[in-house]
Formats: sequence, C-alpha cells, structure tokens
Amino acid sequence: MTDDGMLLNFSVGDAPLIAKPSFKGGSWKDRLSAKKAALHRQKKLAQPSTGQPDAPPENTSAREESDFPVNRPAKRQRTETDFRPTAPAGAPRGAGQTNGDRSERRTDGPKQVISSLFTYNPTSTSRGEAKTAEAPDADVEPSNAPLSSELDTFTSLGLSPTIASHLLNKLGIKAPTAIQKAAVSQLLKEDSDAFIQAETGSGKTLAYLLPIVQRIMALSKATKTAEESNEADGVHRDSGLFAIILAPTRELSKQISVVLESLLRCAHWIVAGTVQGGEKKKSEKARLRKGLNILVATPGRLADHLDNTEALDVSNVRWLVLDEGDRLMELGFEDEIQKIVSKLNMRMKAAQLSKTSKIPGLPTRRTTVLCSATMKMNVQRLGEISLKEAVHIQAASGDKLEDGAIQETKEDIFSAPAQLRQSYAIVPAKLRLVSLIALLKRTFARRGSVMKAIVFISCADSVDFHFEILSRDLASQPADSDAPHPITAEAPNASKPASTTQPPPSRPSEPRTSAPSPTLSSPNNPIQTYRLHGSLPQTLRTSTLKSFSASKDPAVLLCTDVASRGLDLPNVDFVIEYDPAFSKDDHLHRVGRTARAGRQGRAMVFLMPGCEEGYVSLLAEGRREGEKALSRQDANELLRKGFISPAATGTEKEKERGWQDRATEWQLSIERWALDSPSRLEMARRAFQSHVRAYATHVAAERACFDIKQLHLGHLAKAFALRDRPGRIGVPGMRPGADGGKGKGERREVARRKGGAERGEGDEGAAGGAGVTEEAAARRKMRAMARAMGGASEFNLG
Ligand SMILES: Nc1ncnc2c1ncn2[C@@H]1O[C@H](COP(=O)(O)OP(=O)(O)OP(=O)(O)O)[C@@H](O)[C@H]1O
Repeated sequence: MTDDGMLLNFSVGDAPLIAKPSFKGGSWKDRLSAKKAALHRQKKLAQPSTGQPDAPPENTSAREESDFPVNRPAKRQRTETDFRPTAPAGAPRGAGQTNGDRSERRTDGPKQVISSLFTYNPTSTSRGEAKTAEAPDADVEPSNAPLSSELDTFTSLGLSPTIASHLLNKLGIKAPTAIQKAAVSQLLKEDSDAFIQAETGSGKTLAYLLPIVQRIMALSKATKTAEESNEADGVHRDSGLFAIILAPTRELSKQISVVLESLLRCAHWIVAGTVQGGEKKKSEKARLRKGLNILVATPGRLADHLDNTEALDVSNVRWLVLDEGDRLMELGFEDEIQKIVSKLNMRMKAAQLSKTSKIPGLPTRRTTVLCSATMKMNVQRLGEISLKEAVHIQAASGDKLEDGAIQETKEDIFSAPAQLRQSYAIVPAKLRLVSLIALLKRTFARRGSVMKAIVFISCADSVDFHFEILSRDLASQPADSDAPHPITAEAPNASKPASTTQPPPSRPSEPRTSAPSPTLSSPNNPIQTYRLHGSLPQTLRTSTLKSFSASKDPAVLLCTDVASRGLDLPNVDFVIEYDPAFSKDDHLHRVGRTARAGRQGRAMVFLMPGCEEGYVSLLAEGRREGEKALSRQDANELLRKGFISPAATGTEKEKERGWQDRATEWQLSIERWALDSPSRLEMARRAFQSHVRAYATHVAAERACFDIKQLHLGHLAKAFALRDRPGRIGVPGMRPGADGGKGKGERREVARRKGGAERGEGDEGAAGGAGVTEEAAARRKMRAMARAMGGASEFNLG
C-alpha cells in the first residue's frame, strides 16, 4: 500500500468530491499526489454532462494487457457506472452488468464500489526475465523414497525378523528410507544421544520408533528367566515407563501414537498411551496409574503431570524423543522441556542410587533423540538443553559432536523433496479469488487426476470465509437475483454432489467443518471441502483431519499453518499456498505435506505483482536445482483454463472474452452473495481485516517481499467479495488486543512471529542505522493503518 493509496483509501472517504479536501499527514509527496488525484476528479466532474457516465472501457474483457499501467495503478474512486462490460450474447439479464444499483438499494450504509476485474491491474515486474516454464522434469529421482537396493533391508540394519516381517506384511513397508537406514543402525548399536535431521516426508517417525520398540522388546527377553517360554512373562505394562516422545501439537502426538500402535501390534505386551492438552486430566491420570511403557505427550501436559500425578514414575525412562524440535522451540516450550529433562535426570539418578530399578538389561544412561527437518538457532539451543555428545544423523552421515552442539554443513540446508513439482502464480490482488477458484476447478476437472489438495490461508477468519464460498449452495441464489450461473461450465446438477464421504460428526452446536463443494464438483467428480484452524475445538480438529484423511472422494482442505507441520495426510497431490507462508521454513513444511516417501506431488504459491515477486529467489533457495526447478504461471493462464467453456468456439479473442466474462460473472455473483446477508458480509469484512493484519507479520527477514505499504487494499477487498471502501471496513466485536480470545497455541504462534520480528529488528540495528529508521517508519505506518482498519491490533491466527 503506497502512501497515496493510504490517503485515497482513508482520507477522502465519502465527502462530496467537489468539496475541497484538506490533506494532512504523510510526506509532501503523499499530499501532492493526493491533491493531484482530487483535482483530476474535480475537473472531470466540472465537464458539461452529456447525461452519460464516464466512458467505460468498451469491453473490459477485450482490453489488452499492454493498455495497463506497468507498475502499480493510480487509484481512483469508482462507482458502478464505471463498469459496464458487454454482456455475452445469450447471457441472462445482469450478466456483465454491475448490479450495483441493487446493492445500493439493499444497503443503507455507504456507497458501494464495484470495480472491474480486468482493468487497472498492476503487471508483473519480472515479466521480461521470468520463464513460463513447463513443469520441471517429472523423472527427477525422489529424495525421500525408500531405498531400492536389495541389500537395504530392515534386517540388515539389525532389526529383528519379527519387526521386519510385521512392517512388510502388515504395514506394507518393504525397505527403509535413507534416514531410517542411518538412524536405526545407529540407535540399535549405541546409547549415544542423536540429532536426526532429514527433509519432510522421509520417514523420521519410524526412524526413531523402530529402534526404541526393538530395544524394549529386547528388555522383555532379558527379563524372562531361562525356562520361561512366553514373551508376555517379560516386560508388561507395570514394568515401568521406558520411553517418552514429545511432540509440539496434539495433532502430531495423536499421529505418532497411531503409528506406534500399529507397530506395537507385533509386540502386544508393550503398552503405549498419550497425554496431551485438551483432554480430561482425570482420565489421563487413570491411564498413567494403570501403567504404560511408552508415552507420547505434548510438553505442557507432561510437565503438568510430572508435578501433579504421583503415579507417573519416570525413573526408568531411557529414551526421550523430541520430535519437530524447531516447532517445539517456536511454540515456546523451552521452559517446559528444560523442566522435563531435569526431572527425568533427577529421578533416574535417585533410582540408580537407591538401586530400586529391577529391570535387567535396562541401559544405565538415557538416550535423547532430537528430530528436526531444519537446523536453526533454536534447534541448536534445544540441543544444548537436551543432548550430550550427540551423533548427527543425516541421510548419509553420522559424526560425533560436542556437548549438545550441532554442526552445520552444506547438506543441512533445508530443502523441499527433489521430486516435488513447484510453481508460482503471479496474480494481481483483484484476481486472487477468481484465480483460486479457477485453479481448483481445473485441478478437480478430471476424476482421478487429483485426490486431495490443501490450500494454506494466513488466518482463521479467512479460512472460514473461503470455506463458505466453496461450500455455498448454488441452488439457493437469492430469488430476486438475476445472477448467472456462477461458472457456466458447471453441470446444472453439480450443486448437490452425491458424496460417499461421511463428514465429521458434528453436534448441532458445533460449527461445520466439512461440506460438499457445489462450486468445484461435477456430476462424475463430487468434491468435498474441509476447513481446519486453531480456533476450532480440539475434538472437531481431530475429527476433521480424520475425515479428510479417510475421504474416498476427492477433497480440498482449507487451513492455516496448524496443518503445516509433521502431519502425514495420505494422497495429498497438490498444495496451494494461497497466502504465502510467514517464513521460508514454514513454506517448506507446508509443501512437505505432499511428495512424501518418494511419491509425486505438486505445489503452487500465489504471489502478487510487485515486491512479492522477490519471493521467487527465496523459493529457489529451498530447491536443490535453484530457480530452474520452479515454473511460473500468470493469472490469465489460470483463469483461461478454469473459466473456459468446453464448447468455446470462435477466434482466440472471442474465446478470451468468454473466459473473462465468465470470471466476471462469477465474481459478481459472489459479491452479491456476500451483500445479500449481513452475517456473510461481516464474515467477508472480518476475513479481509484479519488477512491484512496477518500480512503484517511476515518474519522481518522476508518483509521486503511482503511489504504492507505496497498492498493495494481496494483491490484486495475485491478478493474478499467486498465493495466497501477499505477505510470503512470495520467489524464490530473484532477481538482487540494481542491475546484476546486466543487459545494457548495461537498466543504462542503470535509470540513466535513477534519474537522473529524483534530479532530481525535487532539484527538490522547491528547492521546499520538506515534500516532501523525505515523499519520504524514502516511500523508507524502499520500502526496507523491498524487504527484506520478498526483499531484491533491482532489477528485471529490458526
Ligand atoms: N520405509 C518406508 N517405506 C515406505 N513408506 C514409508 C517408509 N517409512 C515411512 N513411510 C511413510 O512415509 C510417510 C512419511 O513419514 P513420516 O511422517 O514419518 O515423515 P517425516 O520425515 O516425519 O515427515 P515430516 O518432516 O513432514 O514430519 C508416512 O506415510 C509413512 O507411513
């Protein structure tokens, strides 16, 4: 949002345009350009009226891109009379018309602004250099696949034939991945601490679970006396707790325990359980009292039980795993982990001194395993807290390290799986929503081409809004609406697809998180849409994920970053980052939800023309082959493919007009849909506001690519189906204050970003004064904007 934008958005307001506005604040440049714009409008109005409105573009669809300003467009206030695209032949009344009169009649509030989709869009600044590449070579060797050599078997790593045959026959896992090969042999052989680092989807969970389960099975054998024959006579649930696995979120701890349970079916006498926030402590205490051998936990809840649950005896714990180490630190669990580690040390030592442990074969020292895909400062810190002389286990190496220290080598650079096909789309703000719909329509056009897609969105309010759009019932268009069918290519009976999937069971009071998507479905390919974010109750989050994973129909999940880490959702073919991630690492975790364990996958990130295009070089850093591995698309390409009518005939120009008109029709119908109900309108406004606030929280190091000053709020509002002027979009009851109404995880998430920003500012301070001044100016600007946007200072993060 440039300064003149700010002034036009917020200062001019609804005042009569003839009245001389006064311009205050901002630099002299801001004031000058705002004055010029007002003068220009006054001149136009002073011209003798012909009874006709301002000449609209003859046909918006047909405008050439070269007519548009190359950089950011000059802003002007526009009314419905500005936009009168020619209705396509045969279209119902209203197709291609603005319907603005009706929207004004319906709302007693301020005038609505209806802008055309295809005019005044900024063009790409990198158009000249960037290639519109084809998808990178599909034959790239997967980097996280199971090993294919006949010599690489689980038994050759030292795993027992019982476990190996269980993996093969019951879990369908034939050969280890590279990280499993390195980790299993190391952890079976030695009792040293270890840092396991490998890319997303490389099988890190089994890499630490397999050796732990085998070692506990071995304890069982050692416990038996020579004449005993039954395995169950060895270790049993009362023998003691031997291993604890810590995961940062409830979803992850649940997922790990599911993998563990499936593994333990070959050693049924070993009992595992979970303790995690969101569950009743009383039932957890009862579970702990009954006895467990392996515990999967979230750090906060475990620390709580260590303080308050007498039955939790940790004196025999000999394996501690810290999974998703970077996330544990980002979510602020450092204190809890420090407390847990020191309690484990203390109780183990006390038991060893009093010689109360009676488990033969129990190792004398505890092995701590830290897992992370990234190697950041905070992981180093976690290593210092928890590891001693750790072995660094990567796909191919195993170097012994100093106390807790983790050496960084070239291979430590966190990158996406090699086989992931990654692209970015340059989409102007106004075209974002229609482009997303076009992309999803195209993605699910053919049954079987894509099973599941995940769309990452920056905040919970925006997830809710887009979920309502995708799941809206096309049959219940307003009765008086002359809206055309939203996407003319859609089959008439596509609005109620026959779903074979059971949506997650939700009680009447619970918000719905799953619904068929009439917009994306076709008669032979029903699409189910899901939503997930941190503001939903935990039980609903769990059931939604379960249902999405189990869905036999193609499905799309709209979610915040709550689903970006560690989650292993089957058959995800496509990840769309509709809002770019708040940091590069978050991006790699998000795209890592596809292309797992050697499978193919695609990812696309939406970027706006201008400073966001700088993000392409950051994307390239996450690829081994650099920018070569990235392909590029433009909004027009997405729209053409998504909105083209299968029956389109005529010249290229006519076809183009066809898809532009259809995209416009769809956009107008969604704007009417939002205007038609106060609750929907509020939802759209809330989503817009939250989105803008979330935009301001990209990590400092990447803020040059996501400069809030460059954001064109008027254009962006269109992508939220809004016709309001941005300065007027205020949502009553929007949660004020940093922590208002947020759950613990959400507060941690906000703190993480703030922490990142503060560190970034400190770094800049060290580098030189100029940067600091600019940052400070930007912060002042952001604060001013937040005030103009309704006064709330935080956003509803997932
Ligand atoms: N040896 C193997 N052969 C085939 N599939 C495997 C193998 N090991 C694990 N998998 C599968 O690979 C998927 C990814 O495993 P896992 O979730 O452990 O990866 P990860 O490295 O922890 O990923 P992330 O970093 O995203 O958390 C799972 O579906 C798992 O069942």
